[in-house]
Amino acid sequence: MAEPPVLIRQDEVEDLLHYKDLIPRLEIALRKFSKLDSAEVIQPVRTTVPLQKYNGFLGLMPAYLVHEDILCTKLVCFYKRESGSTLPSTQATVLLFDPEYGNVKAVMDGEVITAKRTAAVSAISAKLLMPAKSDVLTILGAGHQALSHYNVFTETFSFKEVRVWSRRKETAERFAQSTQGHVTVLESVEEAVNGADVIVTVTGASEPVLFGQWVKPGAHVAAVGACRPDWRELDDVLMRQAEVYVDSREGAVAESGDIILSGAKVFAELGEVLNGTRPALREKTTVFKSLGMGIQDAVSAKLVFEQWKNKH
Ligand SMILES: NC(=O)C1=CN([C@@H]2O[C@H](COP(=O)(O)OP(=O)(O)OC[C@H]3O[C@@H](n4cnc5c(N)ncnc54)[C@H](O)[C@@H]3O)[C@@H](O)[C@H]2O)C=CC1
Ligand SMILES: O=C([O-])C1=[NH+]CCC1
Repeated sequence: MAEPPVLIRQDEVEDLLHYKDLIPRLEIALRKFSKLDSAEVIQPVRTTVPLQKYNGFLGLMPAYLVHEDILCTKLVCFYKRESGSTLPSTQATVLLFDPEYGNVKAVMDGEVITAKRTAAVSAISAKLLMPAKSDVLTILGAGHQALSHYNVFTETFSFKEVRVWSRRKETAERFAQSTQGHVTVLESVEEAVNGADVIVTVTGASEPVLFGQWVKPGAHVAAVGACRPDWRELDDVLMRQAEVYVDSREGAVAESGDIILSGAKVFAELGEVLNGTRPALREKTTVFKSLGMGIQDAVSAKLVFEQWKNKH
Protein backbone atom coordinates (compact mmCIF):
# COMPACT_ATOMS: atom_id res chain seq x y z
CA MET A 1 0.00 0.00 0.00
CA ALA A 2 1.21 3.52 -0.79
CA GLU A 3 2.60 5.67 2.00
CA PRO A 4 0.30 8.51 3.07
CA PRO A 5 1.29 11.89 1.54
CA VAL A 6 3.74 14.10 3.37
CA LEU A 7 2.59 17.59 4.24
CA ILE A 8 5.07 20.40 3.47
CA ARG A 9 4.25 23.65 5.23
CA GLN A 10 4.68 27.18 3.89
CA ASP A 11 7.77 27.95 6.01
CA GLU A 12 9.40 24.73 4.77
CA VAL A 13 8.67 25.56 1.11
CA GLU A 14 10.13 29.02 1.73
CA ASP A 15 13.36 27.45 3.06
CA LEU A 16 13.61 24.75 0.37
CA LEU A 17 12.86 26.64 -2.86
CA HIS A 18 15.72 28.82 -4.17
CA TYR A 19 15.81 30.87 -7.37
CA LYS A 20 19.24 29.56 -8.36
CA ASP A 21 17.84 26.00 -8.60
CA LEU A 22 14.40 27.00 -9.83
CA ILE A 23 15.31 29.26 -12.78
CA PRO A 24 17.25 26.62 -14.81
CA ARG A 25 14.46 24.06 -14.29
CA LEU A 26 11.81 26.56 -15.37
CA GLU A 27 13.83 27.35 -18.48
CA ILE A 28 13.95 23.67 -19.41
CA ALA A 29 10.20 23.29 -18.84
CA LEU A 30 9.41 26.41 -20.91
CA ARG A 31 11.61 25.12 -23.75
CA LYS A 32 9.87 21.75 -23.78
CA PHE A 33 6.43 23.34 -23.63
CA SER A 34 7.14 25.47 -26.72
CA LYS A 35 8.59 22.71 -28.89
CA LEU A 36 6.43 22.07 -31.93
CA ASP A 37 6.16 18.44 -30.91
CA SER A 38 5.24 19.09 -27.30
CA ALA A 39 4.26 15.50 -26.48
CA GLU A 40 6.71 15.71 -23.58
CA VAL A 41 4.45 18.12 -21.74
CA ILE A 42 0.75 17.68 -21.08
CA GLN A 43 -0.90 20.79 -19.72
CA PRO A 44 -4.50 21.76 -20.43
CA VAL A 45 -5.46 25.43 -20.18
CA ARG A 46 -6.44 26.26 -16.58
CA THR A 47 -10.01 25.39 -15.66
CA THR A 48 -11.64 28.17 -13.66
CA VAL A 49 -14.71 27.99 -11.48
CA PRO A 50 -16.18 31.46 -10.85
CA LEU A 51 -17.07 32.33 -7.25
CA GLN A 52 -19.31 35.23 -8.21
CA LYS A 53 -20.55 35.83 -4.67
CA TYR A 54 -16.97 36.46 -3.51
CA ASN A 55 -15.52 38.12 -6.62
CA GLY A 56 -13.07 35.30 -7.19
CA PHE A 57 -12.16 32.08 -9.01
CA LEU A 58 -10.99 28.59 -8.20
CA GLY A 59 -8.35 27.58 -10.75
CA LEU A 60 -7.34 23.96 -11.42
CA MET A 61 -3.86 23.64 -12.91
CA PRO A 62 -2.83 20.04 -13.70
CA ALA A 63 0.35 19.14 -15.61
CA TYR A 64 2.37 16.05 -16.54
CA LEU A 65 6.01 16.26 -17.64
CA VAL A 66 6.52 12.92 -19.32
CA HIS A 67 10.35 12.55 -19.30
CA GLU A 68 10.79 13.86 -15.78
CA ASP A 69 7.72 11.84 -14.72
CA ILE A 70 6.26 14.73 -12.73
CA LEU A 71 2.49 14.61 -12.24
CA CYS A 72 1.13 17.55 -10.33
CA THR A 73 -1.83 19.81 -9.86
CA LYS A 74 -2.27 23.13 -8.18
CA LEU A 75 -5.57 24.33 -6.76
CA VAL A 76 -5.57 28.10 -6.57
CA CYS A 77 -8.24 30.56 -5.45
CA PHE A 78 -7.76 34.13 -6.58
CA TYR A 79 -9.92 37.16 -5.84
CA LYS A 80 -10.40 40.76 -6.80
CA ARG A 81 -10.17 42.56 -3.45
CA GLU A 82 -11.39 46.03 -2.56
CA SER A 83 -8.81 48.61 -1.47
CA GLY A 84 -8.14 48.19 2.27
CA SER A 85 -9.40 44.56 2.38
CA THR A 86 -7.36 42.35 4.71
CA LEU A 87 -8.49 39.12 2.97
CA PRO A 88 -5.77 37.31 0.95
CA SER A 89 -6.00 37.61 -2.82
CA THR A 90 -4.28 34.30 -3.73
CA GLN A 91 -4.47 30.98 -1.82
CA ALA A 92 -2.98 27.80 -3.25
CA THR A 93 -2.21 24.15 -2.52
CA VAL A 94 -0.04 21.88 -4.66
CA LEU A 95 -0.46 18.09 -4.94
CA LEU A 96 2.47 16.01 -6.23
CA PHE A 97 1.55 12.50 -7.42
CA ASP A 98 3.33 9.23 -8.07
CA PRO A 99 2.37 8.95 -11.77
CA GLU A 100 2.72 5.15 -11.84
CA TYR A 101 0.36 4.37 -8.97
CA GLY A 102 -1.71 7.53 -8.88
CA ASN A 103 -1.27 8.18 -5.18
CA VAL A 104 -0.46 11.64 -3.81
CA LYS A 105 3.16 11.78 -2.54
CA ALA A 106 3.09 15.28 -1.14
CA VAL A 107 0.64 18.03 -0.33
CA MET A 108 2.41 21.34 -0.06
CA ASP A 109 1.77 25.01 0.38
CA GLY A 110 1.22 26.64 -3.01
CA GLU A 111 1.47 30.30 -2.09
CA VAL A 112 5.24 30.47 -1.88
CA ILE A 113 5.53 28.29 -5.00
CA THR A 114 3.16 30.67 -6.85
CA ALA A 115 5.03 33.76 -5.69
CA LYS A 116 8.51 32.40 -6.48
CA ARG A 117 7.87 30.59 -9.77
CA THR A 118 5.93 33.55 -11.19
CA ALA A 119 8.70 35.98 -10.27
CA ALA A 120 11.35 33.58 -11.60
CA VAL A 121 9.59 33.36 -14.99
CA SER A 122 9.36 37.18 -15.12
CA ALA A 123 13.12 37.29 -14.42
CA ILE A 124 13.66 34.90 -17.35
CA SER A 125 11.62 37.27 -19.56
CA ALA A 126 13.72 40.23 -18.39
CA LYS A 127 16.97 38.35 -18.97
CA LEU A 128 15.88 37.79 -22.59
CA LEU A 129 14.07 41.04 -23.38
CA MET A 130 15.13 43.99 -21.22
CA PRO A 131 17.39 46.69 -22.72
CA ALA A 132 21.09 45.72 -22.61
CA LYS A 133 21.70 48.62 -20.22
CA SER A 134 18.90 48.55 -17.66
CA ASP A 135 19.34 50.84 -14.67
CA VAL A 136 15.83 51.50 -13.39
CA LEU A 137 13.29 48.90 -12.22
CA THR A 138 9.73 49.96 -11.35
CA ILE A 139 7.27 47.72 -9.55
CA LEU A 140 3.56 48.63 -9.74
CA GLY A 141 1.72 46.96 -6.84
CA ALA A 142 3.11 46.16 -3.40
CA GLY A 143 1.76 42.74 -2.42
CA HIS A 144 3.16 39.18 -2.42
CA GLN A 145 4.18 39.13 -6.06
CA ALA A 146 5.78 42.56 -5.71
CA LEU A 147 8.07 41.20 -2.99
CA SER A 148 9.02 37.99 -4.81
CA HIS A 149 9.70 40.01 -7.98
CA TYR A 150 11.81 42.50 -6.01
CA ASN A 151 13.80 39.61 -4.50
CA VAL A 152 14.56 37.74 -7.71
CA PHE A 153 15.13 40.86 -9.84
CA THR A 154 17.62 42.36 -7.38
CA GLU A 155 19.29 38.94 -6.87
CA THR A 156 19.65 38.39 -10.64
CA PHE A 157 20.32 41.89 -12.05
CA SER A 158 22.13 45.07 -10.96
CA PHE A 159 19.68 47.98 -11.07
CA LYS A 160 20.87 51.40 -9.93
CA GLU A 161 17.39 52.37 -8.80
CA VAL A 162 14.28 50.46 -7.73
CA ARG A 163 10.91 52.24 -7.48
CA VAL A 164 7.52 51.15 -6.23
CA TRP A 165 4.00 52.50 -6.64
CA SER A 166 0.84 51.23 -4.98
CA ARG A 167 -2.69 52.65 -5.01
CA ARG A 168 -2.31 53.31 -1.26
CA LYS A 169 0.89 55.18 -0.44
CA GLU A 170 1.12 53.56 3.06
CA THR A 171 1.25 50.11 1.43
CA ALA A 172 4.08 51.19 -0.86
CA GLU A 173 5.93 52.68 2.11
CA ARG A 174 5.49 49.48 4.13
CA PHE A 175 6.80 47.52 1.15
CA ALA A 176 9.85 49.80 0.84
CA GLN A 177 10.60 49.29 4.54
CA SER A 178 10.42 45.49 4.17
CA THR A 179 13.01 45.18 1.39
CA GLN A 180 16.73 44.60 1.86
CA GLY A 181 17.85 47.43 -0.43
CA HIS A 182 16.60 50.96 -0.96
CA VAL A 183 13.28 51.37 -2.80
CA THR A 184 11.88 54.80 -3.76
CA VAL A 185 8.13 55.27 -3.28
CA LEU A 186 6.40 57.29 -6.02
CA GLU A 187 2.92 58.76 -5.75
CA SER A 188 1.75 58.28 -9.33
CA VAL A 189 2.25 55.56 -11.92
CA GLU A 190 3.35 58.18 -14.43
CA GLU A 191 6.20 59.38 -12.17
CA ALA A 192 7.10 55.83 -11.15
CA VAL A 193 7.59 54.58 -14.72
CA ASN A 194 9.19 57.73 -16.13
CA GLY A 195 12.47 56.58 -17.73
CA ALA A 196 12.17 53.04 -16.29
CA ASP A 197 13.94 50.28 -18.24
CA VAL A 198 11.99 47.43 -16.67
CA ILE A 199 8.43 47.67 -15.33
CA VAL A 200 6.74 44.87 -13.39
CA THR A 201 2.94 45.09 -13.03
CA VAL A 202 1.73 42.99 -10.11
CA THR A 203 -1.58 44.58 -9.21
CA GLY A 204 -5.07 43.26 -8.63
CA ALA A 205 -6.41 45.78 -11.14
CA SER A 206 -9.13 44.97 -13.65
CA GLU A 207 -8.78 48.29 -15.52
CA PRO A 208 -5.51 49.59 -17.06
CA VAL A 209 -3.03 51.15 -14.62
CA LEU A 210 -0.07 51.40 -17.04
CA PHE A 211 -0.45 53.57 -20.15
CA GLY A 212 1.76 53.33 -23.22
CA GLN A 213 2.32 57.09 -23.44
CA TRP A 214 4.32 56.93 -20.16
CA VAL A 215 6.54 53.98 -21.13
CA LYS A 216 10.05 54.68 -22.43
CA PRO A 217 10.55 53.22 -25.95
CA GLY A 218 12.56 50.00 -25.65
CA ALA A 219 11.46 49.29 -22.06
CA HIS A 220 10.49 45.78 -20.98
CA VAL A 221 7.20 45.22 -19.12
CA ALA A 222 6.52 42.01 -17.19
CA ALA A 223 2.73 42.05 -16.81
CA VAL A 224 1.69 39.57 -14.14
CA GLY A 225 -1.80 40.62 -12.96
CA ALA A 226 -5.06 40.74 -14.98
CA CYS A 227 -5.47 36.99 -15.44
CA ARG A 228 -9.06 37.04 -16.66
CA PRO A 229 -10.36 37.74 -20.19
CA ASP A 230 -12.11 40.93 -19.01
CA TRP A 231 -9.36 42.24 -16.69
CA ARG A 232 -6.71 44.74 -17.76
CA GLU A 233 -3.48 46.18 -16.37
CA LEU A 234 -2.10 47.69 -19.61
CA ASP A 235 -3.85 50.02 -22.06
CA ASP A 236 -4.41 49.46 -25.79
CA VAL A 237 -1.63 51.87 -26.79
CA LEU A 238 1.00 49.89 -24.88
CA MET A 239 -0.35 46.53 -26.04
CA ARG A 240 -0.33 47.62 -29.68
CA GLN A 241 3.02 49.38 -29.70
CA ALA A 242 4.89 46.55 -27.92
CA GLU A 243 6.08 43.17 -29.13
CA VAL A 244 4.04 40.78 -27.00
CA TYR A 245 5.58 37.64 -25.50
CA VAL A 246 3.64 35.11 -23.42
CA ASP A 247 4.22 31.95 -21.38
CA SER A 248 1.56 30.04 -23.38
CA ARG A 249 -0.21 31.28 -26.53
CA GLU A 250 -3.14 28.98 -25.79
CA GLY A 251 -3.48 30.37 -22.26
CA ALA A 252 -3.01 33.97 -23.40
CA VAL A 253 -5.76 33.98 -26.01
CA ALA A 254 -8.15 32.29 -23.57
CA GLU A 255 -7.39 34.29 -20.40
CA SER A 256 -5.62 37.59 -20.97
CA GLY A 257 -7.88 40.66 -21.16
CA ASP A 258 -4.85 42.74 -22.14
CA ILE A 259 -4.40 40.60 -25.26
CA ILE A 260 -8.01 39.73 -26.10
CA LEU A 261 -9.52 43.21 -25.60
CA SER A 262 -6.67 45.17 -27.25
CA GLY A 263 -6.52 42.86 -30.25
CA ALA A 264 -2.72 42.69 -29.85
CA LYS A 265 -0.93 39.86 -31.62
CA VAL A 266 1.28 37.46 -29.68
CA PHE A 267 4.81 37.55 -31.12
CA ALA A 268 6.30 34.56 -29.27
CA GLU A 269 6.30 32.29 -26.26
CA LEU A 270 9.27 32.62 -23.92
CA GLY A 271 10.06 28.96 -24.63
CA GLU A 272 10.33 29.74 -28.36
CA VAL A 273 12.89 32.44 -27.59
CA LEU A 274 14.80 30.03 -25.34
CA ASN A 275 14.69 27.42 -28.12
CA GLY A 276 15.98 29.98 -30.65
CA THR A 277 12.93 29.57 -32.91
CA ARG A 278 11.72 33.17 -32.34
CA PRO A 279 13.93 36.22 -31.72
CA ALA A 280 14.29 38.31 -28.56
CA LEU A 281 13.55 41.84 -29.80
CA ARG A 282 15.46 43.53 -26.98
CA GLU A 283 15.76 46.89 -28.75
CA LYS A 284 11.94 47.21 -29.05
CA THR A 285 9.35 47.90 -26.36
CA THR A 286 8.38 44.45 -25.12
CA VAL A 287 5.58 43.10 -22.94
CA PHE A 288 5.78 39.67 -21.35
CA LYS A 289 2.18 38.76 -20.50
CA SER A 290 2.36 36.16 -17.75
CA LEU A 291 -0.64 34.03 -16.82
CA GLY A 292 1.03 31.18 -14.92
CA MET A 293 1.26 27.54 -15.96
CA GLY A 294 0.84 24.16 -14.26
CA ILE A 295 4.28 23.03 -15.50
CA GLN A 296 5.87 25.89 -13.52
CA ASP A 297 4.19 24.62 -10.35
CA ALA A 298 5.12 21.02 -11.22
CA VAL A 299 8.88 21.64 -11.53
CA SER A 300 8.79 23.77 -8.37
CA ALA A 301 6.96 21.05 -6.42
CA LYS A 302 9.43 18.40 -7.59
CA LEU A 303 12.32 20.58 -6.43
CA VAL A 304 10.71 21.20 -3.04
CA PHE A 305 10.02 17.47 -2.60
CA GLU A 306 13.59 16.49 -3.57
CA GLN A 307 15.04 18.98 -1.08
CA TRP A 308 12.56 17.90 1.59
CA LYS A 309 13.60 14.23 1.12
CA ASN A 310 17.30 15.20 1.44
CA LYS A 311 16.50 16.62 4.86
CA HIS A 312 14.33 13.73 6.18
N1 LIG B 1 0.77 35.49 -13.76
C1 LIG B 1 0.80 34.64 -12.76
O1 LIG B 1 1.35 33.54 -12.85
C2 LIG B 1 0.16 35.03 -11.46
C3 LIG B 1 -0.53 36.20 -11.37
N2 LIG B 1 -1.08 36.60 -10.17
C4 LIG B 1 -1.76 37.88 -10.15
O2 LIG B 1 -0.82 38.86 -9.74
C5 LIG B 1 -1.49 39.94 -9.10
C6 LIG B 1 -0.81 40.25 -7.76
O3 LIG B 1 -0.94 39.12 -6.91
P1 LIG B 1 -0.48 39.19 -5.37
O4 LIG B 1 0.75 39.99 -5.25
O5 LIG B 1 -0.52 37.81 -4.87
O6 LIG B 1 -1.69 40.02 -4.73
P2 LIG B 1 -1.65 40.95 -3.44
O7 LIG B 1 -3.06 41.10 -3.01
O8 LIG B 1 -0.66 40.46 -2.47
O9 LIG B 1 -1.15 42.35 -4.03
C7 LIG B 1 -1.91 43.05 -4.98
C8 LIG B 1 -1.42 44.47 -5.10
O10 LIG B 1 -2.21 45.12 -6.11
C9 LIG B 1 -2.81 46.29 -5.57
N3 LIG B 1 -4.12 46.47 -6.21
C10 LIG B 1 -5.24 45.74 -6.03
N4 LIG B 1 -6.23 46.22 -6.79
C11 LIG B 1 -5.71 47.26 -7.49
C12 LIG B 1 -6.25 48.16 -8.44
N5 LIG B 1 -7.52 48.09 -8.82
N6 LIG B 1 -5.42 49.10 -8.95
C13 LIG B 1 -4.13 49.18 -8.56
N7 LIG B 1 -3.58 48.36 -7.65
C14 LIG B 1 -4.36 47.42 -7.13
C15 LIG B 1 -2.92 46.03 -4.07
O11 LIG B 1 -3.02 47.24 -3.37
C16 LIG B 1 -1.60 45.29 -3.84
O12 LIG B 1 -0.54 46.23 -3.74
C17 LIG B 1 -2.94 39.52 -9.00
O13 LIG B 1 -3.65 40.07 -10.09
C18 LIG B 1 -2.89 38.01 -9.16
O14 LIG B 1 -4.08 37.44 -9.63
C19 LIG B 1 -0.92 35.85 -9.04
C20 LIG B 1 -0.24 34.67 -9.09
C21 LIG B 1 0.33 34.15 -10.30
O1 LIG C 1 -0.71 30.82 -12.15
C1 LIG C 1 -1.35 31.07 -11.12
O2 LIG C 1 -1.22 30.43 -10.07
C2 LIG C 1 -2.30 32.18 -11.16
N1 LIG C 1 -2.44 32.94 -12.20
C3 LIG C 1 -3.44 33.92 -12.00
C4 LIG C 1 -3.86 33.79 -10.61
C5 LIG C 1 -3.18 32.58 -10.08
